[in-house]
Amino acid sequence: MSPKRTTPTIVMTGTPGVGKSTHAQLLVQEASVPLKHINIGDLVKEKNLYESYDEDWQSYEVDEDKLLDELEPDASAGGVILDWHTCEIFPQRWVDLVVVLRCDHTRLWERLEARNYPLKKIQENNEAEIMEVVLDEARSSYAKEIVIELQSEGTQDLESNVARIVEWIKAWQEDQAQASDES
Ligand SMILES: Nc1ncnc2c1ncn2[C@@H]1O[C@H](COP(=O)(O)OP(=O)(O)O)[C@@H](O)[C@H]1O
Repeated sequence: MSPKRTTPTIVMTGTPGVGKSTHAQLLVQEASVPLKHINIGDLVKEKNLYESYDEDWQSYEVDEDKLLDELEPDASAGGVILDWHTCEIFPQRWVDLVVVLRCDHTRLWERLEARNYPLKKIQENNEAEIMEVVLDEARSSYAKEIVIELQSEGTQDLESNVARIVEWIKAWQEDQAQASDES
């Protein structure tokens, strides 16, 4: 946790299709502080932060150094949601909360099919969700106190998850204010 930030940097992660962007968009609306939603996939395309594009997998090979340079000012200042299907690349010093969204694999399959992903990409992602790949990555990259795992099956989950994060932000800000009073 950085004492310099007055609004947190939140990593919203999970297998493609679990609901990261949907959560981030609602969180921006509901939070009592201004938050900027950075969809890393879109940013990579917009700013050409990739080395190559794989036609077969329909995915970009990201240039991680370029991406981190691009994110540094916003992410270290706080007030951002970093929305990506992987998280370990983000330095610990940026990150105040890691939300790992989870989804039942049959539901996830349907969501990915609706995106017209190639079959092997659907299979790979589905398997990754079953194997808890992103959750393991988050737990091994950040302090366990800042990693939360939330189910994202339906609208009720979406609303309660966002309400929970809104409350977490308020508590985090109170802690930050208290810590700066004491210092
Ligand atoms: N909790 C949820 N309730 C209802 N629909 C959801 C939920 N989470 C995701 N979806 C739906 O699943 C699809 C993928 O969601 P999206 O937010 O784009 O996933 P991600 O950003 O993780 O790839 C969208 O059509 C979205 O509306």
